[in-house]
Amino acid sequence: GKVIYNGELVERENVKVDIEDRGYQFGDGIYEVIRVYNGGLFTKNEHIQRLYESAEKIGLKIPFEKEFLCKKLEELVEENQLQTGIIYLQITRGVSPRQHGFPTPAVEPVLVAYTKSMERPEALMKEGAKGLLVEDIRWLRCDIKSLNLLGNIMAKQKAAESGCFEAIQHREGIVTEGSSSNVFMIKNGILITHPAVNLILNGITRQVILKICKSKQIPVKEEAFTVDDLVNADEVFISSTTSEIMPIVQLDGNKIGHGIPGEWTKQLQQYFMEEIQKECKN
Ligand SMILES: Cc1ncc(COP(=O)(O)O)c(CN[C@@H]2CONC2=O)c1O
Repeated sequence: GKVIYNGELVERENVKVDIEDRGYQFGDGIYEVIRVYNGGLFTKNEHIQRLYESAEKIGLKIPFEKEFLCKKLEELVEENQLQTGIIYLQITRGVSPRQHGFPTPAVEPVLVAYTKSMERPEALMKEGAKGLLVEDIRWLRCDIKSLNLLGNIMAKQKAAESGCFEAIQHREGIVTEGSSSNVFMIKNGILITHPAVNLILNGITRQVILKICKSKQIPVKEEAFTVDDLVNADEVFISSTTSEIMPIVQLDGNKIGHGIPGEWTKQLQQYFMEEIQKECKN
């Protein structure tokens, strides 16, 4: 299949990353994962907007207009005939002799994007997944979707080693987010999730869920909550581009609620599906 390399569609085997690419040496770059349903890019504008915000936050100037990038991503999906899956997209600060400080003058950022088939996690969304509580050891700019994912992958690895789907991270007793997802709990009919500040990534799926709650008049509180609140919640779920709305029915081996996906979670999954169908028609 084709990939986007610096704005052009090229054969995957013709793309090579330089050994002094700053993304490779420092994780000096940003990324996005965009879902494709029925060949359509779901919430593409929101993802592209966040990409430019991440770039701005690290002082990286993306050498493409948003519209150009959007067109190229649609071309890539078309060319690879992707129906259901994801686009992985990253931009690094570019290639330059290794030094911590940014190259002066600036070098050309390196853009790579490629598609990958990925079915929806329907069975697991129906059954519910397991979570493991893991201390959040990451830095304090988790709002930037950067390639600096060591803290995230170590948390995910801990969860995997305990047979769990996601690591639910917490910082001084406060639940922040998953290793690659946002965390929601429901208690007495109110949906609660961590406010979009520097300690979490403001997930696009999270934003779609909050928009759905607003339109369906589901009470929401964007408030920090504790690990204790979480283990005593009626329902818990995580959200991300790849996991959609994924119920968490067990935490550290203990049931959440009745140990099965809750009614509110199932209702939100239904509404989310309607959003997908609205935006990505067959
Ligand atoms: C740390 C973190 N928090 C929250 C999210 C959820 O954000 P979205 O709703 O915008 O996806 C992600 C998604 N990470 C991407 C999505 O799937 N795989 C990833 O690495 C993430 O990496």
